Amino acid sequence: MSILIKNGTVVNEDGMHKEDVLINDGIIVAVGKNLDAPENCRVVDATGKLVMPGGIDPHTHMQLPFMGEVAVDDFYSGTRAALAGGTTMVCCDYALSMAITTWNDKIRDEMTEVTKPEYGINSFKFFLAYSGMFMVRDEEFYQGMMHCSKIGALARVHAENGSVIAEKAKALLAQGVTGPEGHTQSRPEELEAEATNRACVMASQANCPLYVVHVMSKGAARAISYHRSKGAIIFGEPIAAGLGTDGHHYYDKDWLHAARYVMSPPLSRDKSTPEALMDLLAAGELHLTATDNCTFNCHQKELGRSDFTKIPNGVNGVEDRMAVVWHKGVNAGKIDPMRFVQITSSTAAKIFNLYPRKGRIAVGSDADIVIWNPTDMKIISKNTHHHACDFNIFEGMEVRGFAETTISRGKVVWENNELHVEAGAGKFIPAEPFCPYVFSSVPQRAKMMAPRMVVREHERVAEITMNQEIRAQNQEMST
Ligand SMILES: NC(=O)NCCC(=O)O
Ligand SMILES: [Zn+2]
Ligand SMILES: [Zn+2]
Repeated sequence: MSILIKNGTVVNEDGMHKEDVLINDGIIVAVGKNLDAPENCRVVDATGKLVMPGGIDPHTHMQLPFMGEVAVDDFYSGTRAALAGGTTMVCCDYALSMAITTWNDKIRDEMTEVTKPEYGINSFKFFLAYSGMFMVRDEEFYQGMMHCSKIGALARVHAENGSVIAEKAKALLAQGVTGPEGHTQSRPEELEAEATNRACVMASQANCPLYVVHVMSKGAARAISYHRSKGAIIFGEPIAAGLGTDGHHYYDKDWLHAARYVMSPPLSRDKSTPEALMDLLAAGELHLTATDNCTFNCHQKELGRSDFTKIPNGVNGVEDRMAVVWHKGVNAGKIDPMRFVQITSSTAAKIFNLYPRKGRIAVGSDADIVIWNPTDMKIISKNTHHHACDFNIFEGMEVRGFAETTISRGKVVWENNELHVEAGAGKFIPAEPFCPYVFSSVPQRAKMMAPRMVVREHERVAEITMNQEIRAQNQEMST
């Protein structure tokens, strides 16, 4: 099946031009001016629209078993939602990242095993939060990153100080603060900044590239920026929730309203943070966007009615990320469409070693394309979204710009506000280790970090004496 997208503006991370795009059998076969439609080719008119690489959301949790519940967006509903929002990979096509929640020799060997081509995993995630669940100790994290560096895998980190959070949560409950406001009070922003700084220091010492997921505060972003300025290989990922809204919701009088926003790290209580995170994305101090999509329904959130530590953590985002980032970034005049492509698609493809197969409109790339309407408005709502979840944290947000048509590996899967998808059509895309975009300076850094030994006088004397004795013995043996 071939498709010709005509009259649009093709946007890549490094340029935008009025060009047509011809697709055949799931692959882009031509990009150029005034392309002719082959026989039996469907022509899609993109006049006034932008033709961009489909979004890549590198951080989602579909049907995650977590805090005694299972996230309600499964791989089917979650990827439907993604496609309706212009995201073509998480997901729809998907790659996997593996969480390391404890540490021993067996896990180290299994990490080596799953980076082989037949498993295709090239990143591992460590949690410095969720004490008693997923949290690893510093020495486990450090050893894990040493191993990541050896096998060419990217380390990812959820950076919050889990031990202090656990103590603060206990104290708040004892003082009678049981509602969702306790969630944010138990997790002050400096606990995210501290853990982010610690993670960056340890990654640098382990000579391991590090990807910090869900950067939610200015302090965490500053830590990343500081360590990058010192040459560490660090990537920072703000998410749609943190760019699109803030933590005032936790103090809402309506318990359920407040509980819907419970996620970790919490949304920032500083109202200027969403804009600041977008500014840092614009400046290149933060590098790409994701969502951490991990949805729980209202009745699941209710499980924490009398104890905020039991509210399942997580919010939506995979459907609305592209529109929220466009609205808060491009419409606000902070980023241009090319930077938009970079932070929603191409950089993720590069970091996870999928570029230019994914994340680019070019001959030979997979035909994962979003045709973007940059002029019309849309109101985000649970009534029209495609999540399995019964609320939306962006409810009522008016955005200008949205995915009008989504093409996933050459198939039109979203148009005229309708999905045309088939369960199981998503393809696993194995990700190779030792990604050049991430690992190229690691060997030289290793040389610079190699241990240096000072041979001192008495050791030289001992060495000479030993060599003389060996020579004498050899002589004796040969006579
Ligand atoms: N972020 C969150 O609250 N839930 C998903 C699990 C995680 O990534 O921490
Ligand atoms: Zn997390
Ligand atoms: Zn997550």
